[in-house]
Amino acid sequence: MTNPRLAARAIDALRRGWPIRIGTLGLLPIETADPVRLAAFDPEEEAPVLLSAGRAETLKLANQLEAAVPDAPVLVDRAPWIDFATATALADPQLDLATPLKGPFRAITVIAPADAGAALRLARVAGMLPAFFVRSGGQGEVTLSPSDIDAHEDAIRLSIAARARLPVAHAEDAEIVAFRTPEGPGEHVALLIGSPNGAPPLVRLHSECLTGDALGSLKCDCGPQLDAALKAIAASDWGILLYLRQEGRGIGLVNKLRAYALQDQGFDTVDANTRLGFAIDARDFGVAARMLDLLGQREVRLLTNNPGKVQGLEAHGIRVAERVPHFLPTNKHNEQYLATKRDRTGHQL
Ligand SMILES: Nc1nc2c(ncn2[C@@H]2O[C@H](COP(=O)(O)OP(=O)(O)OP(=O)(O)O)[C@@H](O)[C@H]2O)c(=O)[nH]1
Ligand SMILES: [Zn+2]
Repeated sequence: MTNPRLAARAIDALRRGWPIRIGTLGLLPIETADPVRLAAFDPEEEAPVLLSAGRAETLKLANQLEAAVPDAPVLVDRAPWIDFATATALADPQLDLATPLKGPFRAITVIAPADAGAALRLARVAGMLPAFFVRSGGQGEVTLSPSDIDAHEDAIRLSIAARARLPVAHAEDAEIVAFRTPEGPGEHVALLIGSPNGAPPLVRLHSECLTGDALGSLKCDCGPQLDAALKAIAASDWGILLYLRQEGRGIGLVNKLRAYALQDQGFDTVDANTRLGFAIDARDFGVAARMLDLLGQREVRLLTNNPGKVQGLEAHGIRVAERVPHFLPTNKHNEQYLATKRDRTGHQL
């Protein structure tokens, strides 16, 4: 029996810096714990450090083990000089320039790799750095299994929570619909513009970008894209803008800002995500498909340059009758970002 509630409780524990237990592994999250909690969790000072493959690669640890599997979790032996501060530096690549890591660090065989991989997945879902102290048989606030985490991720129990008229600058007759899921705190929103006319609506999937949407960031194209999408939908007969709470391509605001800090050091948007231990794009477009479904729309014209969004919707049963390009002029701050999307993530720009 799997229980998605356990994953929800484990995410809460991780964000509070409490240890959890997955299968046979006790796990203390490095980002939110502190030296006192580490001493309570691991009085013998023996617990090794669990890292993502992306992070281990930067630390030149990924190839130390024979038959290293790409994306497999990596365990770092607990040498005597690995105190809490060193473990934090191991976990967080932002500190690499300020605190060059001395080492030597040694990768050891991962105990219970399936449980270890599940721990890294859960940290990512919690919007945290994927890094833990690990003890075999350790205690935790919550005990769960990898399949509880999968069940939590699979359950898109989305429902419409509220709807109201919302006049906006580009369309005075718009209607807003809010959606909720018990699985996540993010409340997704749809803005419906114009009246259904039997043809597929012009649809834009907009992923939340606090910096671009609210603060006018020039590092990306989100703000102008949002505005232009609303304008284009208002100019078409009818359409829908989905505002998805998938900040930072699904890694969360704090991790996106960590990626920005790495970009300040010269890494591009793809490498920054990978170095932090995240997927290049962690979004699940099944949520968007389910929202369209609840709005009674199974076929759309999609405003996007990203073929991944087309595939993401189609994989979840929404037909994309047409892809409508959505390109905005660049500025000197986002030129490189957009070039990276074109060259490395298959965007059709
Ligand atoms: N992780 C990360 N997320 C970023 C970065 N820059 C922007 N984002 C996020 O990327 C998302 C915006 O992507 P979209 O506008 O949907 O762009 P897209 O997937 O390239 O597709 P289209 O614009 O539809 O062509 C938002 O959630 C932003 O917060 C970055 O450097 N790193
Ligand atoms: Zn943005």
